Order: sequence, then structure tokens, then C-alpha cells
Amino acid sequence: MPLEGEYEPSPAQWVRDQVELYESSGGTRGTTLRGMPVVILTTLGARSGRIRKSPLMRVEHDGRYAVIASAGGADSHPVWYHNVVAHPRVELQDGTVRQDMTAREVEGEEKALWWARAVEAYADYTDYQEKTDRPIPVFVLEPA
Ligand SMILES: C[C@H](OP(=O)(O)OC[C@@H](O)[C@@H](O)[C@@H](O)Cn1c2nc(=O)[nH]c(=O)c-2cc2ccc(O)cc21)C(=O)N[C@@H](CCC(=O)N[C@@H](CCC(=O)O)C(=O)O)C(=O)O
Repeated sequence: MPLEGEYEPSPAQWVRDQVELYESSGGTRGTTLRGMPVVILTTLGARSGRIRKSPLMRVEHDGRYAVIASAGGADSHPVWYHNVVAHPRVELQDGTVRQDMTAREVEGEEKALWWARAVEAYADYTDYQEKTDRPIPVFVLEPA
């Protein structure tokens, strides 16, 4: 059941453009960043209730995904982090496949396992965590 609400594009032009290309091509174009696979996370705004879409690196294992709230190693969480906390029912588009998912933040050993998978998919996550004292949150997404 798709999330309902008015879509509010990102204020960041490059993000908006990637979402637009990804979606308008049915998930056949705009699906990478520097050659590495990207997914689109759709969330419900924690305050606005608007539909928000965030391209994120693809981290997948046995049909489950992780999304990493790295924000390039910034000292504060990306805003979409608060949306997922407030509304764990999200949508994920992986290429041509779009799924309803439920997100939960993971800690401890489970986080370490998924962090290793994330770094394998996108090595820059290691640099991002070194750049900030903020523990970078990891959500695991499972089919709703
Ligand atoms: C700029 C800001 O974006 P953000 O949600 O902080 O997310 C920043 C980035 O994480 C986001 O742009 C990602 O897509 C960047 N990004 C990645 N970001 C990551 O954190 N991890 C990744 O793996 C990642 C990969 C990636 C690949 C390709 C690409 O093009 C971008 C990629 C934003 O959209 N702000 C909006 C508000 C958005 C919002 O959700 N507002 C909530 C309020 C939430 C609250 O504050 O409670 C609401 O609508 O209610 C605004 O200022 O109007």
C-alpha cells in the first residue's frame, strides 16, 4: 500500500534530479552513484506529513536492506532519519522493484553485522564515521 501524501522534492538539486531520473525511467536509469548501486527511500515527513524521497546506497542481504543515515559524515543526522523514526513504514525502490518495508534502528552486534555489509557496498561509510563523533545510525528494512 503506497504511502499517501503530497511529494515534497529535496531542496538539494542533485538529489531531486536523481530521484526524478530514477523514477521517470522506472528504475532503469539514475540507479548508481560513482558506479555503485543506489536505492530510493520514501518516507513520511515527521512534521509535515509530506512524502520525502532520499537516494541512498544499496545495502541488501537475503531480501532485507539497510539504510545508513551517514549524511556524508555530518555531525547531525540527515533529516530523513527523523522521518523513519516517526514513521517506520517506508517504501524502498531497488531498480525496477518497489516494496513496502518496515524500518527499525539496529544496535550492537546486529548493527555491526549490517555496518560491515554497508562498508562492503560503499567503502566511504568508513571515512564518514571517522569524520564525526556522531554514531551513524543504521536501519534495517524488512518487507512489510
Ligand atoms: C536536505 C535535507 O535532506 P536530508 O533528509 O537531511 O538528507 C540528506 C541526505 O542524506 C540525502 O540527500 C541523501 O539522499 C544523500 N545520499 C545519501 N545520504 C545518506 O545519508 N546515506 C547514503 O547512503 C546516501 C547515498 C546517496 C546516494 C545518491 C544520492 O544522490 C544521495 C545520497 C532535506 O531534504 N531537507 C528538507 C526537509 C526534509 C524532511 O524530511 N522534513 C521533515 C521534518 C523532519 C524533522 O525535522 O522532524 C518533514 O517533512 O516533516 C528541507 O529542508 O526542506
